[in-house]
Amino acid sequence: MFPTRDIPSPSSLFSAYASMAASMMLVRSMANEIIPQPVRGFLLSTLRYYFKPHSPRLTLVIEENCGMSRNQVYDAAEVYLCTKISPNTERLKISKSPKEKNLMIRLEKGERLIDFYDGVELKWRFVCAESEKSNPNDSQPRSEKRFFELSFLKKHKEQILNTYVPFVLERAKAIKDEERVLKMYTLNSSYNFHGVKWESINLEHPATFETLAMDPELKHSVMEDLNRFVKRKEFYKRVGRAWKRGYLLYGPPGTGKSSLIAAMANHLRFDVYDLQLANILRDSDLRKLLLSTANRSILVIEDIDCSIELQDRRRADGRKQSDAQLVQLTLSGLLNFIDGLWSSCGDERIIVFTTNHKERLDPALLRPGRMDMHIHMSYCTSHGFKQLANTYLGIRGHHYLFSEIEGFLENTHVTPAQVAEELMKGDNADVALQALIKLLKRKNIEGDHDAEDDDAAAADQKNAGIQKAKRQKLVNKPIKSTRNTRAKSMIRRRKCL
Ligand SMILES: Nc1ncnc2c1ncn2[C@@H]1O[C@H](COP(=O)(O)OP(=O)(O)OP(=O)(O)O)[C@@H](O)[C@H]1O
Ligand SMILES: [Mg+2]
Repeated sequence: MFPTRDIPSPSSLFSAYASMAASMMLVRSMANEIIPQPVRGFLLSTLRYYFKPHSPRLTLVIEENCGMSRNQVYDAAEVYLCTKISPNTERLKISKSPKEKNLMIRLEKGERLIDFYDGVELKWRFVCAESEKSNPNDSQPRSEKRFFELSFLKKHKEQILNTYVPFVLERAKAIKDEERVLKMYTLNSSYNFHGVKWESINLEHPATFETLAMDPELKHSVMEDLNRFVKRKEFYKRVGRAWKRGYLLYGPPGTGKSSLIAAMANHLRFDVYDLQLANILRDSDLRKLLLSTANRSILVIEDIDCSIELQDRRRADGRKQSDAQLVQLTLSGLLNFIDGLWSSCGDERIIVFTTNHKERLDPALLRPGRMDMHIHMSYCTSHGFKQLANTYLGIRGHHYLFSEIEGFLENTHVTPAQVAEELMKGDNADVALQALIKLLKRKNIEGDHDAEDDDAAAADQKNAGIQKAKRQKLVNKPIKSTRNTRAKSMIRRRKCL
C-alpha cells in the first residue's frame, strides 16, 4: 500500500502562490538594491540571449553615414544593386542631373533583392526609417535614416565580409567610372594676382584605341602598360615609389599624339588636365595648379620643346633681364615638382609630354626613370591605313584600290591626319580612296625629303606661334589661345597642299 498524499485545497494553493510571489518581489527588490544597474542589465541580456530562439541568419546593417562622412559600403551597395534588379522588383527611383549622361536608377524604400555570390544566397533590403528625436519638444522635422540590410547564413560570415563586400566595392567603382562623364581641365585665360585656375569642360573626344591608327604591337604594349599600371597599387607601395607613370609621345604633327591621349583617358576613364605652360609665369603657380589636380587623372603637357625658358636651362643666363624677372618658371622646377611632392601626394597619376622634336628636348627630360615609356607616333603605315579605312569608310576586308595605296605608303610620308582628311571627302569608298591615291601620287613626286622639311617647318611654325603667345603674356596682353590654333591650321593647310 502506498501512503496517500494529501491533496492541497484551492485556498491553500492560492496562499502558497501569494507567498511565493511576495518572496519573489522581495528578492527582486533586494536584488534591485543589492545588484547595481549595469550588472543587472548585463545579467538580463545574457539570460535573454540564452533563452531566445536562435536564427541561423546574420544581418549586416549598412547605414548611409559613418559619423560625419559617407559610408563607402552604403554608396557602393546603392550602385551595385542597380545591376541586380529582378523582374520581381516593384518600385525604382530614377533621376538625371544635367551633367550626367545616363539615367540614374536606384532602389525605392522597402524593396528587396536577392543576389548570389559563389553559390551563397544574399538577401538585400533597402530601409528608410524616421530617426528618433533626441528631444521630443524639438520642432525640427524628424530626419530620415537610410540603410541597407544584408542577410545570409551565419556560416558564410567570413566569406561575405572578406570577399563579397570588397567585390561589391570594386564593382561599384567600375560602374561609376563607366557612368562618369570625363572632364578636360584647361587653364583659364585671365591672369590676375591669384594666378591661373583650372576650368573644366566635358571631355567628349571620341578617340579610342580601336579607332587609333598605330603600329599594332606598339598599341598593344601601350594598353598593356596602362592596364598594368592601374593594377599595381600594392607594387608601388611595396617598392616605395610614387604611383605615377610618365609617357613621352613624339612624332610629326598629325600622327595622333593628342588622339592617343584621348584614347588613354577614355580607356582608363581618367580626367585630363591640359597644362599649357605658356600660361604660367612662376613655379609657385605651377605648384598650386599641380596640387589642385585630382587622382586618377592624366596631366598633359603638349609641345614641351616649345618654350624658350623650358627648352634649355643653360640659356637662362643669357636671357634679357626683363624676361628673367617676369618668367620664373623653369624646367627643373617643373620636373622636381612632378618627381617629388606632386606625385607623392596623389595616386594613379599619369603624365604625358608631347613633342614634334624629341631631339630638341632637354636631356633632363629624357633621363631614364623620368618618362617611363617613349612612344613614337609615326607616318601612316599599311596597317594604319586599313584601320582608318575601316573607321572612316567601314571597309573591313579588302578593296581593289588597297594594293595600289599600300604600295605608295611603303615609300611616302603621309600622316594619319592627312589620310583621314582624304577619307572624309566622300561617303563613296571609291571616291575617297581615289582622292587618297591622288594625294599619295603628288607626295611621291614631291619626294620624301620635302615631306620631312615640311614637317620640320610645320612644327617650327607651331613653335613660333606658341613663343609669340608667350611673349604676349609677358607684356600682360590677354591672349585668346596660347596653343595658337591659327598656327596649327596653317600647318595643316600647308601639309595638305
Ligand atoms: N594615328 C591616328 N589614328 C587615327 N586618327 C588620327 C591619327 N593621327 C591623326 N589622326 C586624325 O588627325 C587629327 C589630328 O591628329 P592629332 O591632333 O592627334 O595629331 P598630333 O600628333 O597631336 O598633332 P600635333 O603634333 O600637331 O599636336 C585627329 O583628330 C584624328 O582625326
Ligand atoms: Mg597634338
